[in-house]
Amino acid sequence: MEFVKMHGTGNDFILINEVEVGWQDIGNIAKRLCDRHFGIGADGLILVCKSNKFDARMRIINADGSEAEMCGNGIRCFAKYVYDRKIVTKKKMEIETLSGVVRPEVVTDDNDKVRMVRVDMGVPHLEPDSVPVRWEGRLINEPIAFGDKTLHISSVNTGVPHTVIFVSDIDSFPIEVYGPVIEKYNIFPVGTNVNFVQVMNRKRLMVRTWERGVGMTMACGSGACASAFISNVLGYIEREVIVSLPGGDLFVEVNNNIYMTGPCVEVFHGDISLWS
Ligand SMILES: N[C@H](CCC[C@H](N)C(=O)O)C(=O)O
Repeated sequence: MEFVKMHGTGNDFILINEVEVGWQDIGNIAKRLCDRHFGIGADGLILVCKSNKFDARMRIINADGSEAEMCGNGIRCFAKYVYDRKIVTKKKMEIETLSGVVRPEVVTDDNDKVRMVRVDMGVPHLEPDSVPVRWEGRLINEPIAFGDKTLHISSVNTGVPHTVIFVSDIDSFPIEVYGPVIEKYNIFPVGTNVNFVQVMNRKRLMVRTWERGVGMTMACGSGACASAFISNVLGYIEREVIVSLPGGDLFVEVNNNIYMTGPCVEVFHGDISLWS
């Protein structure tokens, strides 16, 4: 049974066509496959599934075995996988996810292979499902004390729940200290991804993300969109911005919908028929 290893700006995934597998305990299998010492190693497992209503369905399981609603870098890899294999022949696709229908548009090279994907990420929910009523659903630059440090946090859902925190020097900020604390903070009953953002100028952000169910990643696509959206709401940036991540750059357009454009790379493939 074939698997394919792909990445979008360094956020890496194992992709498997679900038609071929009948796995019951997908969370445990994802943990084993994503383990960087005893498995293939990845930030997540993506299952390519049939859809009754749309072109295909994507499931994303984090490295800790938790299933997420959507994945920005993952849907670019998914779009490349299904287009290059002619599972979907349209360049503008409709992909079913747990967060709803997501619309990637593939950009191909001279050999009709996908190199870039522009994703319509939909309308961000400023009243994120994951923030309890007492915050009236809206969290923008709310000062919250975490130990001896007060951080101003904003919360938004761009397919999955995100928290955005602006810092003055992203390279020196202790992300590994505050990331895991905020990920599971009690006002986020389903947890949250945590984005630390430095505004470089009105057209460029630097973002580092501590991802829910994964930890530090080289990039988070939905996090880049959340960071750009909150930055625009607060007037820090224009509507079009380059989001620089450790794994590469993404181009984000903040209109009524959010659009994210970025690369996707197929690294290698293999056979996991030995897996039970
Ligand atoms: N870990 C995330 C899912 C993957 C999102 C990220 N990899 C992206 O590119 O959007 C969560 O549990 O919400």
